[in-house]
Amino acid sequence: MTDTRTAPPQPPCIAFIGGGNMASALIGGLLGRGHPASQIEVVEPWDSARDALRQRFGIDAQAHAGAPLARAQLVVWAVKPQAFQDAAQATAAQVPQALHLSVAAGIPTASIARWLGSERIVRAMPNTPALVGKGITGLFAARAVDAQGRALVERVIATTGQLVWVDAEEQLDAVTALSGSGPAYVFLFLQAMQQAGQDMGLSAAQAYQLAVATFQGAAELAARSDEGPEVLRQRVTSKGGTTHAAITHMQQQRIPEHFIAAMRAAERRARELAQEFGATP
Ligand SMILES: NC(=O)C1=CN([C@@H]2O[C@H](COP(=O)(O)OP(=O)(O)OC[C@H]3O[C@@H](n4cnc5c(N)ncnc54)[C@H](O)[C@@H]3O)[C@@H](O)[C@H]2O)C=CC1
Ligand SMILES: O=C(O)[C@@H]1CCC=N1
Repeated sequence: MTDTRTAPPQPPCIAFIGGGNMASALIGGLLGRGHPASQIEVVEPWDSARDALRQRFGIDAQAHAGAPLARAQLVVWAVKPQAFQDAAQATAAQVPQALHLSVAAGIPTASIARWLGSERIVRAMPNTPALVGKGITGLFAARAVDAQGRALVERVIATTGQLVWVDAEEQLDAVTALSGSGPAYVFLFLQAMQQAGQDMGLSAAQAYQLAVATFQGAAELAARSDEGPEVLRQRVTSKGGTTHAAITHMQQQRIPEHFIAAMRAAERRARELAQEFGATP
């Protein structure tokens, strides 16, 4: 009797250029969803970073871009913006057929296309909660990317949390200022809340646990609620009570306005990065 069964299709080979934080978050997510380590290639020049990838994921990263990259269907660019152009020039010849996914802040698709000689580019702005599968990523696809290409990107990014497509590339600067940098704003608030808790007589550990759980709980409540943040805030705020005292102080100090201005500074910086590291030929 002949065996008519066909082997299941091999998952695509995904190459990572840069094996640091963001690459690790994505690799961890992929492996966690059953993507075989044999279908992942990594180029990472730092010995210590390569050792970390071997210990954590059992992946042998290469120090330089070489022939093994030719089998990659998707290349994930996870280098710092200032390293992108050099990395692209060292790699482009090995990956002429691949779809490209860049997580680098600020670097426009036009620059990436120039450096790689390909228009098949998706830009992503993830955030560090991707490390624990709770990230959110903004995505923008250049015109040359078809539905199949988008689906492949979604499959990779979904291993790290939620995703949102934007229609205009400039909107990625807003995503960067909001959710890309956003975890740092939350950590700043956590520090301030912990400090205040200690000043009021709690231990550092107690204050930190209370602050972290408050962020987690409030975010979960907002995510599950049909009400907007204004109503949720009013529900905490008794007339003449403690929350009212705190919120009044924040409003008098114009903290919401300052916070918005800070985020606009992040957006401006994303645009500057494009000028500084993306504009060169
Ligand atoms: N950390 C964050 O919160 C976020 C970072 N990003 C973006 O992700 C990108 C990577 O950031 P991280 O992973 O945090 O940085 P990282 O510093 O942890 O990783 C970058 C890695 O690239 C390697 N590298 C440098 N030159 C290279 C080259 N020529 N070829 C191959 N690899 C090279 C470095 O050795 C390093 O291990 C950046 O462009 C950043 O803008 C995006 C969203 C959030
Ligand atoms: O600070 C940065 O430039 C990167 C982009 C978003 C988070 N980290």
